Amino acid sequence: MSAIGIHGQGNFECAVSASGTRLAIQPRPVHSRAAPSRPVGERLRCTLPISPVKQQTFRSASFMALSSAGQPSVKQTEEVPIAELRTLCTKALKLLGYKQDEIEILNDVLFYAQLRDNNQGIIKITSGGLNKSPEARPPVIEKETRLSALINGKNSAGMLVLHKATQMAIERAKNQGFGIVGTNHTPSSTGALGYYVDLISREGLIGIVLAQSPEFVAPHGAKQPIFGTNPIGISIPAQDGAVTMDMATAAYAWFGLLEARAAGRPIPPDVAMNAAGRATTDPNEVLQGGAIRVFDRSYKGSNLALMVELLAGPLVGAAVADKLEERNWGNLVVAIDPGLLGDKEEIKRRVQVVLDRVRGAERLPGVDEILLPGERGNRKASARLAAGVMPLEVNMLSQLRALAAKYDTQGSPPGSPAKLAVATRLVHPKTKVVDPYGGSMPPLWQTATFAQPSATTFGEYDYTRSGNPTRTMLEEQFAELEGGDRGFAFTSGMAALAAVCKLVKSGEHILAGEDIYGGTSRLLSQVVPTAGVSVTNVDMTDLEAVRAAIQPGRTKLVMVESPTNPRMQICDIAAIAALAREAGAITVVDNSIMAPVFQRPLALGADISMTSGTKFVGGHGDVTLGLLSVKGQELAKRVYFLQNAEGAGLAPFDCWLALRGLKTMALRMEKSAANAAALASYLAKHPLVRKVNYPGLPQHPGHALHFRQASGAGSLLSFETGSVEASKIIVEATQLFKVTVSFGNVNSLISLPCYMSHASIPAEVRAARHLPDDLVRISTGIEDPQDLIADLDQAMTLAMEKSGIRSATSPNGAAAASPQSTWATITSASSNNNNSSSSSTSGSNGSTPATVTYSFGNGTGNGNGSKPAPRVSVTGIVPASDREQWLLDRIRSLEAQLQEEQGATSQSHAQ
Ligand SMILES: N[C@@H](CCSC[C@H](N)C(=O)O)C(=O)O
Repeated sequence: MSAIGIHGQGNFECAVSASGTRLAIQPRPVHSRAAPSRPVGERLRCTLPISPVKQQTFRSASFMALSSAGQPSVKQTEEVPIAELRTLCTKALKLLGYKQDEIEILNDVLFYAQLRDNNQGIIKITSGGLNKSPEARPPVIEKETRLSALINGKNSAGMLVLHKATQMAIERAKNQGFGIVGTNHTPSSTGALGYYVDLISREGLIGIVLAQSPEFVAPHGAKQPIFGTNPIGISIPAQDGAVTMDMATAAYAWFGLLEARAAGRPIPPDVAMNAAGRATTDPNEVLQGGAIRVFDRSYKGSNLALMVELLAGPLVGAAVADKLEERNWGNLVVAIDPGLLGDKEEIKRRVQVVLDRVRGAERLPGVDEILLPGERGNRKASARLAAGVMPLEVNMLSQLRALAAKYDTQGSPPGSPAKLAVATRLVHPKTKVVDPYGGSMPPLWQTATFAQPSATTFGEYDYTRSGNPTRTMLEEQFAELEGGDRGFAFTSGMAALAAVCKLVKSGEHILAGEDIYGGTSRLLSQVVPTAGVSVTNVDMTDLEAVRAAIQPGRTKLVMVESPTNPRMQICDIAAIAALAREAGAITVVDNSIMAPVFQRPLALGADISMTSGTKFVGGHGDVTLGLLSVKGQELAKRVYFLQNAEGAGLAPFDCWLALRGLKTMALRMEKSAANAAALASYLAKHPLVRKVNYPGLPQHPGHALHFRQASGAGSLLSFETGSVEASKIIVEATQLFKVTVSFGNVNSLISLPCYMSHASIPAEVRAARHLPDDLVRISTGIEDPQDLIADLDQAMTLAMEKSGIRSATSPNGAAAASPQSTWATITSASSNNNNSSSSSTSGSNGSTPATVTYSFGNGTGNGNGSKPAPRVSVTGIVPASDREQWLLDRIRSLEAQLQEEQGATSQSHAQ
C-alpha cells in the first residue's frame, strides 16, 4: 500500500497574549495536502452515495499515515540536538533510497518546517509520506523558454521537483527579471512553501509559490471536496529581511484531523463537515467522506482556493479530477526581480515602511504585539538553532530512531547509489570521461588545447583552463565522495577559498572562526576587505556567539573549520550551517583535516566543502591543490565561472597525481590516525605537556560532538609545553618528524604553527585568539607508532634537559610543566625480561641531579593468563632530595596509563 503524500501550509492563527486575548491575524503553516477518494461521477453530480470501496481506500491511506505518525492527545516531547536529528533524518532517508544530494534538499525542507513547529516536517518521513514511488524517474523538462519552464516530475518526490523548479525560476529572474516554472506529476508532498519562497527572496527576488493537491476542501456552499488544501507562499524582500507568508486556503490541517482522531479529541466547530454536509467536530466523520471548509468559511476564501487550484492545476498540466488516483499534482513557481519596476533598494525601503506601519499600528486593548507573517515561526527557529536543540514529539522521535537504526543494520535498499564504502569508492571511481582504451588507471590529458568540431562550435573541452578530462575525473570523483553536485579542482586550497570568497559582493559580510589556518586568516584580513567585504572572526565553538555575529541581510558566507587548525577545536557544523541557512548565508567548511574519509560537511548541511588536497588527497607531499565540492547546480555554476574566469583550475598532471593519491587515501588516513591516537595518549601523560589538542582523546571538550559529525579523529594534533624554548627543542630534535608546514603526508611532520603555518597572523591577533607561541603541531604519517613515540620521547627528554624544565603533575593527572632549576623525565618501554623492580643511579647524590631508573612489573603475565604484563622503566635526572616525590608522581601517572589501557582492552574484548 502506498502512503498518500501530505502537503499544504497554514491557516490563519491568532497570536494570543498570556491573558488569552487575540493579538493578531498571523499566517501559520499548519495545513496538509491530502485527498478524499470519490468517484468522478459522484463528484460531478453530488448525488450518488459515496463508494464504500473508494472510502475504504481513502481511509486506509489516511490512517496508514495516521498510525505511523501516532500523534498522542497530549504531546510529550523530548529535547534533541538538532545535529543528531539531522543525522537521524539522513539515515532514514537513506533507508528510503534517496541519494545524498536529494537528502540535503529533503532535510532542508523538512527542517524549515520542523524548526517552526509546522506539521510539514519530520512527520513526512515517519508517516511514509516520503516513501519513494516505484515509478519514480528523473524529472524531465518538457517545455523551456528564457522566462519559463515546465517540469514533468515523473513521480519523483514533490520536494525535489519543486526545489528544482524554484532554482530554475530564480535563474530566469536573475537573468531576465522574471521566471515562471510549473511542475506536474509529483505524487507526494512539497512541504512548507515558505521554504521555497524564502530561497527566492534571499536572491533579492519576489517569490510566489502555489501548490495544488488532492480533493479535501469543499468550495463555499458545497459539501463535496474539490480543492486541495491549496497553499500559497509569498516572500517579498524588505530592508530588514524578507517578509514571508505561507498559508493554506483550508480552515483546518489535514494532519490536524489525523492528530485529533488519534488522540480521540474533537476538532474545532465550524472547520469541517461530514458526508451529509453537516458541521461536525468528529474527525472520523470528516475523514469518512466529509470535507474541510475554506479558511474564512466564505466565498472569498473559496475563490482564492479556486484560483490556486487553477494556477497550480490545469495551467501546469496537473490532474483536474481524480487527483488522488492520478497522483499527478502540480505546483507553480514565480520569481520576479523588483528591479523590473523600479530601484530595488528603494522598493525594499518602501516595503519596510509598510511593514513597520503594520507592526506599529495602534493596537486593540489587550493586544501585546502585532506580528508580521512568518515572524512567530522565524523566532522559534532562530531560538532553537541558537540553542542547538529542539523538541520533538516522543513517538515521532522513536519512529525516526527506529528507521535510522534499520539503516544502520541493513543500509540503503539494493540499487541505491553510495552503498559502497568510501574506501571502495576511492579505488573504483565512476566517471563520465571516456577513455577509448579502457586504461586501468586514469589517463593524463597533458594538453592545453583541444581541437574543435568546427570553427564556430565548441566541443566538450577547448582549453585546459576551462576544462580538462583529467581534471573532470578528479572533480567528479571528489564531489561524489562528498555528496556534492559538482566538484572543482584549484591550484591550492587558498585558490579554492579565494574563489569562494568572491561569491560575496561588496557591502556584504563574511563570518569566520577565530582559530583558523594562517593563510585563511591572511586572505580574510588582508585580501577580502579590499573588495569591500567585511569579515568578523568569532569563536565558532560558541553557537550563541555565531548567532549574534551573523548580520541579517549582510552575512552571505560563514566559514567553518572543524577541527580547527591548529588548536583542534570542534565546531557544530550542522548547527552553524543551519544558522547560516536561516540567515540566507552559505556555509563553507574547510575539511582539510578530516577529508571525506572521516567527515562529509555537505551531509551536515554545509553548501561547500573545501579540502586542501595538498594534504591527504595527494598524501605524499608532492602536489599542491585545493578541492571544492558544491551543493546545488546554481552555486556550482557561480563557482565554475570563477574557476574559468580567473584561471586557477588545477593543471592536468597535478590532477593525475591527486587521482593516484585518492586510491590509497582511506588506508593512509586510517593508519595515520591510529598513530596520532597513540601519540596523543603518550603526550597526554607526559610531564612536559600542559595540554594536548586531539579530538580522539575522551577528555577533549569536543570529543562527543566530533564523533557525532565525523567517523575518525584524524592524524593532526597539537600540544602546549608552556615554554617556547622547550617546544622549539622538541620540534628540532625529532629525527622522524620533518620540520615542515602542511600535514597529511605519509611521513610525520612537526611544526611550531606561530612561527610557520600561522606566522602571517600578527602576534597580537594570535594572542587575542589564544593561540600560544609554544604550541607544537604534529601530523603523523604511516610509520611504526613505537618508532614515532621513541623519537618524540628522546626529543622531549632533551627539551626538558636543555630548557631546565622540571615536571609537576596536576591533580587530575594532566601534566603541568613549570620552569625550575632541576628537571626530570621518563622513558617507558614494553619488555618482559625483568622480573623485579630496580633502581640505578649515576652521578652525585644530594642536590646535584643524577640519572635514576626504576623498573616495574614482573613480565610474567597480567593475572588473566593472556599476555605478559608490561615491564616499565622510568628514567630521569633528579636530585636525591626530589626523588621520592618524583617517583610518586611517575607511579601515579603510570597507574593511570595502565588503567586506561586495561579499560580499552576490556572494552575492545567486549565488542
Ligand atoms: N608559507 C605558507 C605557509 C603554508 S602552511 C600550509 C598548511 N595549510 C598548514 O596548515 O600547515 C603561507 O604563508 O601560506
